[in-house]
Amino acid sequence: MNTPRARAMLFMGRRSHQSHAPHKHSPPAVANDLVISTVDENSGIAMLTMNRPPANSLSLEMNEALCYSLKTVEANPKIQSVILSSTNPKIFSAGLDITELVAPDNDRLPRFWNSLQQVYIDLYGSRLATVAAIQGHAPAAGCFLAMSCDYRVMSEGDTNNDIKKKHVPTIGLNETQLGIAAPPWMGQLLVRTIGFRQAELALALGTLFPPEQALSIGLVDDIVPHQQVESGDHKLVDLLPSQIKDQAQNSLLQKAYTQAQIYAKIPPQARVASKMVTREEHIFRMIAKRDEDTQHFCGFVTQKAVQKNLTAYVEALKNKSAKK
Ligand SMILES: CCCCCCCCCCCC/C=C/CC(=O)SCCNC(=O)CCNC(=O)[C@H](O)C(C)(C)COP(=O)(O)OP(=O)(O)OC[C@H]1O[C@@H](n2cnc3c(N)ncnc32)[C@H](O)[C@@H]1OP(=O)(O)O
Repeated sequence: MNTPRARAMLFMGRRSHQSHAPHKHSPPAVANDLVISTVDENSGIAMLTMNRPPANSLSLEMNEALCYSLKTVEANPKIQSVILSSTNPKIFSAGLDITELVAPDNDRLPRFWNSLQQVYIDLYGSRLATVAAIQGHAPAAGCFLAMSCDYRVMSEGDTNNDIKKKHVPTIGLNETQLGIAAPPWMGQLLVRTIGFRQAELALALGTLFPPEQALSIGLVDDIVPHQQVESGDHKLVDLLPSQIKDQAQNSLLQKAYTQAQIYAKIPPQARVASKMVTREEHIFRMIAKRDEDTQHFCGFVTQKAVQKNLTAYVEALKNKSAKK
């Protein structure tokens, strides 16, 4: 598997591990709704906007839509950078769709986990420069999505004095707070992003970091104030569908776009080769343990005690939302 050809295929955007491929070349039926794809060949920049209300949680279909949309953009040789964003101004992604885990179907559960593994392989190993524009909360697998990108910009949130309007997003791998552990490849991604000691602390405590703290430990690369700008000063805005055009005129997407431009100007071969230096070993290590990882996940989730906890957790989420 870890041959020069396999490595090249991985980073040239072709799947090198076909047996787990969740989809072939036809689009998942709802891909266009779940992930809105905007492509600007003139600038070489595309945007993938997650659009799965209410929380952009990652279901099997959402994972497949993310992989499909990314692969489609990657196949366009004129595109060098992609921005990953959300239609929800308060939630980047709430992580795994917990309902996938409750009373799961025996056939669907391993496919669901494989689809998440594939998101990691495709996004972390993308030939494109990837910029996460994190406007809202990014807990657990939401943080994982952001960490799989090359660069993370986060909104400071709305620090309005009016408590009702106040919204400060957080990011982190908070799994232990839910009584579970992040899978090793996800935990290792945190180690690689913020360093051993900070990750050891954050993983054990399940810390969710507000923007300034996330910046100070290197979990995000930049933070921007929550504010509208007069108008989008980039062509991508003109191409965006109406439901996300307003969001494109905020300072977060402006910053993400500027960073995407910086990446797009680097000679692609050199940029991709340097990305391989830091990422390929991690990806191949995960692929080698992929089946074991799936078995562990399915075995864990289907335990009676875990099912009981999961059911209670989903109920609590729904009750919280109903009380608003
Ligand atoms: C005790 C749990 C045990 C779990 C065992 C699992 C075993 C697996 C083992 C290995 C797997 C390890 C990997 C895990 C990675 C993960 O990603 S786990 C998922 C963790 N994510 C969360 O727990 C996030 C939960 N959500 C929130 O904290 C909040 O929703 C938010 C901070 C993201 C946003 O808050 P707010 O703006 O106040 O919105 P809400 O009113 O809370 O939610 C709105 C709406 O969205 C639904 N929702 C939220 N999150 C999820 C989700 N992860 N999955 C599915 N649905 C979600 C929520 O129910 C509301 O829906 P309704 O309005 O009721 O329809």
